[in-house]
Amino acid sequence: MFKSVADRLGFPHSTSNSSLSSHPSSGASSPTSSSSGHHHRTSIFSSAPHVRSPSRQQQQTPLHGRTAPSASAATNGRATTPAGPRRAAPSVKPVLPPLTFNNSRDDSNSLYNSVTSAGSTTDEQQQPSRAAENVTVSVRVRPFSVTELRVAGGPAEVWAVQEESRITYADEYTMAARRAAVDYAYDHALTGSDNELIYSSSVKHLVQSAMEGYNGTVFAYGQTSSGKTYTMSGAEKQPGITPRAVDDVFKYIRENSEREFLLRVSYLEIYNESIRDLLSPEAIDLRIHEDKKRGVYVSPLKEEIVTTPSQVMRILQRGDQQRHTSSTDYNAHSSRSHSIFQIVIESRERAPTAPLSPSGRKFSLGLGKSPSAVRVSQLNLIDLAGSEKASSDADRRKEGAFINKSLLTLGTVISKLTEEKGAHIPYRDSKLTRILQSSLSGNARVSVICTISPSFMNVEESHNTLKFAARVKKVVTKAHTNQVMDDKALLEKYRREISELKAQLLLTAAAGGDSTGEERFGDLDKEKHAELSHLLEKERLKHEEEMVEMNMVRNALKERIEHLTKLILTSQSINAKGGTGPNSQPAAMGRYTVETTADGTVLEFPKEIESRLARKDTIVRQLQNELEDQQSKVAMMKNALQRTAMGEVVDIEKTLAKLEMEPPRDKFLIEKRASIMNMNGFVISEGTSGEGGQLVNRLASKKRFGKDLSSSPDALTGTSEGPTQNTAEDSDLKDDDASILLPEGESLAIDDEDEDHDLMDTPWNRAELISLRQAKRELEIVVIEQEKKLEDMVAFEDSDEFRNLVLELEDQRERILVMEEERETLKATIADQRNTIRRLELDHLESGRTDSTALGGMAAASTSPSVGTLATSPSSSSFTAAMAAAAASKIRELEAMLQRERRFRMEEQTQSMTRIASLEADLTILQAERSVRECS
Ligand SMILES: Nc1ncnc2c1ncn2[C@@H]1O[C@H](COP(=O)(O)OP(=O)(O)OP(=O)(O)O)[C@@H](O)[C@H]1O
Repeated sequence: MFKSVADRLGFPHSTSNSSLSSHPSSGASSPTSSSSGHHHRTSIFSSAPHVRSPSRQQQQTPLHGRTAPSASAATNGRATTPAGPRRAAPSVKPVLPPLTFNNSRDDSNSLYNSVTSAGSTTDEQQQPSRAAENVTVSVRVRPFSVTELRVAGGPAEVWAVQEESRITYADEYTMAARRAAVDYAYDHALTGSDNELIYSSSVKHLVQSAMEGYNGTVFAYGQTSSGKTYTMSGAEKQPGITPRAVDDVFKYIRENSEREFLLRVSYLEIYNESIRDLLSPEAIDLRIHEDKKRGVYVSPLKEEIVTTPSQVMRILQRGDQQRHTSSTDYNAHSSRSHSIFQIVIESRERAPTAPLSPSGRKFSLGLGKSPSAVRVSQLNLIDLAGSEKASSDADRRKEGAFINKSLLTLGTVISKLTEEKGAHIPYRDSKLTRILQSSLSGNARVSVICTISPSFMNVEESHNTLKFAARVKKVVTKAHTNQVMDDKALLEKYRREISELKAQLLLTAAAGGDSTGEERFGDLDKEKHAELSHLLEKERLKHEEEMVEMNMVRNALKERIEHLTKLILTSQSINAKGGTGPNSQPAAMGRYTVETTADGTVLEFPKEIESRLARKDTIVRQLQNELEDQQSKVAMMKNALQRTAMGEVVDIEKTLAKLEMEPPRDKFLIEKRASIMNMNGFVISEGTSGEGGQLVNRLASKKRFGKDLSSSPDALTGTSEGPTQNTAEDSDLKDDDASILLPEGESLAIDDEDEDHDLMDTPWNRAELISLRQAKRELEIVVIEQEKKLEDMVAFEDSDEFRNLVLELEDQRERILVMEEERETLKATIADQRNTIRRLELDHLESGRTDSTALGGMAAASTSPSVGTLATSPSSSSFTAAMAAAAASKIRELEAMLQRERRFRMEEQTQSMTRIASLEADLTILQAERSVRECS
């Protein structure tokens, strides 16, 4: 029955209504080529017994490449293949030798080619195949790099692109370098940075035919730094071939409503001759296998089923992050490995509308129209590592040796493929050629983009690349669609499973409708009836339980059907998902991975993946809860601290106690809190329990450094502009207040960026750590300033200025001593004078009494006893009065002198005391600083 399948399939590339413009196929099938039958001789399938001439549809396929009818075109069956290198003779193209393909056709190289699960075969001969065609070769000359522009003698162009298909030396260069002219012709030759141009000219047609069931391989080849990765991956504003191909794949599905698709992607690299799965980096040194059905394949290789372009792009990014790249002498981001991104496309004609189930729902039991075969094709997008000269770095040199060796093998394989029949093709000499074996040996359409530098510095390497490009151009392939009918095609497997599940679902629905009617017991007598009613009740309960179970099964079946259906893409499902743009949303179904085992069986991991995802979800939920928990506690504490900082009386003690009650996982939080408080100048008085346990807003750091890190609430959130100044009130704080200090190692957590990683798990922690680091930095600045001052003072101590000061101080001290002696002497003199005066007064009184007795008691008339006394004795009074006046004036004079002397001494003493006080203060400071220095 499957004989008719291929017929029914027809020739899809010609019937497609895709918007992907079917690119003119290089040398594909001009009427001349098809009729000549020459491809029998040149193609790898030349030995195959039943190779048919290209079909009518193929004959209608437009030609690919530039049409330049030539002798070679006529001979080798391709109308368009431009020649390889042509030496300075643009007008006379050398006749290409007939393209002989030596590797006789080997079924083992074709993928999924002939087996059906029903045991029927869909013979390859019955499958549509393209006419033999040459590899599409494009050469891209990139713009000058900054380094190349700077080089002396630059930037004269070496290469000139002629008619968008030929590369010659630029005239200037030919003259300057006195080189013989060269002229290479390819399918396309381009310059500039426009990736759309290279994609639409060289790759778009391959993507289209991959969607139609033909394998396609695109690779970028060229010297290091010539622009391979730029061409394949692109830049932000210039998406490369890979993203453009991905977009077109989905666009094709959207626009082709008559088929359904299943896409899976894999990404691997060959690094130092070892194969690594970039989507499962722990899997290294993957093996290459080969079997008749699958051809050459890598195993175990993870393949992810994809449903949107953005999902594919994320996978690509994930893989790119794993890829080996390094900075080399020639390229800051040099790819050190060959990478192969593969999209496997399964497609099948869509099933006819399913019949309706009894419930009115559509279902398909697979009993309707026979399912058509599934076409399976691969699209390989390959970014090769670049050939390079010796590198200065040993590791890069080793990588370079592997790269150069594998590229050399690629060159040899290509050469042998175009040599005479029967030659041994050394595919196995490198992993790269072994993996490319299926494509290069025939069953793929191949497009090679060779990239070259425009600079004279790389002229030899560029020349080698151009020669390689010319050789590749001669390789002929003949792709055919690959069809499978068994479970090797996931599409078939899933469709079959969906049908079975739907059938099961239908059965469960039917079973659910069963009734356990009482009427069955209608004829029985009453006793029996009661007994049976009881049994019936039990039965009913059992039935209800079964119904619940059944419903669960039904739900599980529905979910699985829904899930599998989502994996199968149709134009409707893609449109429903919101298009194929970069922002289109992936189906909410997580990753769905399959893996090909060594024997070629495709293994699924949905259950494992789902349970892993479920486990992850649980962990994520737990972590989220914990995080919310911690955040709310931290917020509570922060709030309390801020309120305290703003002077409010808050019962922090209770808050702390509440937090302390928490399980040990909150130890971190508590420690953190202590550290925050400490860093911000908060301390808790010793004995945190009872009344003694009041949290005091202590500005300890301020006391030491004159800064207040906590007074601003922002200090806690890391938004503080800086510390504020002390208030007078704060200065009353006592040094001897006990404090809870930073827990051991806490400072490490703030210092050590590595240790911070696990603390950085919440936005708040991050902000908090930033604020703590900021505070710490400020403290460090203060300490540095203090140390600087200390150093200055130590230097000052050793200076002459300091020594003079000390001498002056000693001088002052001596002078003070002298002055004190003088003062004492003066005091003694004054005391003597006073005594003398008192004696004189006594004498005077004595003499006055004697005179008055002698004069007969003359009455004193004066107010002053002495004067009065003197006045009453006019005979002797003149002498006595003169004596008294002299004594009095002498006394007054002495007293005035004493006053003056006292004032003068007082002033001098005050000055000296001030000076001494200042010098003593200086000295005390210096001594204190010296002792601090000695201690430290
Ligand atoms: N056509 C181009 N237009 C603009 N810039 C380009 C072009 N081709 C390459 N470049 C720039 O040149 C540099 C080297 O390119 P790229 O990394 O693609 O080289 P490569 O051939 O992949 O090198 P390697 O083999 O070392 O990986 C990059 O900075 C890239 O952006």
